[in-house]
Amino acid sequence: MTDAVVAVVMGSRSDWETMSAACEMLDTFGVSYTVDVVSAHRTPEKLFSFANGAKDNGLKVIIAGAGGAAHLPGMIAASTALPVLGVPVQSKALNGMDSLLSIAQMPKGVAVGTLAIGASGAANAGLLASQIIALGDADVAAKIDAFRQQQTDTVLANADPRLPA
Ligand SMILES: Nc1c(C(=O)O)ncn1[C@@H]1O[C@H](COP(=O)(O)O)[C@@H](O)[C@H]1O
Repeated sequence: MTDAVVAVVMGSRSDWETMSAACEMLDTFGVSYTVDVVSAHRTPEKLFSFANGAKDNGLKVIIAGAGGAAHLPGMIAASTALPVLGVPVQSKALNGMDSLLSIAQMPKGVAVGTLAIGASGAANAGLLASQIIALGDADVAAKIDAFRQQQTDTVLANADPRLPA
């Protein structure tokens, strides 16, 4: 059992450059999380023990990032009823289209919420996970409201692109 309510997992250490954007977003909203490398392909037993125990360990949302033949998010979703947010990491060979399609095209009956390819998808996974946590956490909800308001204010205050922002 940990205090963390979100797990951020990824198929390889090489995904950290992308997946750190999810952690930055969780930090922004004060959401507690764990970080780990877990691979359906390379560490299948670790994957099943992580996913099978996730709910009992106090987790509420899992963010899973992987590139290429990205089976990690789907295999986690197959092993737990917790919501799984999948982040397609941008692969070198196919620019992340392989990651995107292998995460998004789940068969009916096992759901993965798929985000955009790369760091913006990872950041939005952190944001979406925080929004899910905010359903039962007023402090996180208030921080998300403030974030959105500040984002809107910044755009409105800098609406003339000819002027310096
Ligand atoms: N897609 C998966 C899985 C999986 O889905 O189980 N395990 C590792 N990988 C991915 O392989 C890519 C290359 O990994 P390396 O850089 O370690 O060779 C990474 O983007 C990782 O997510």
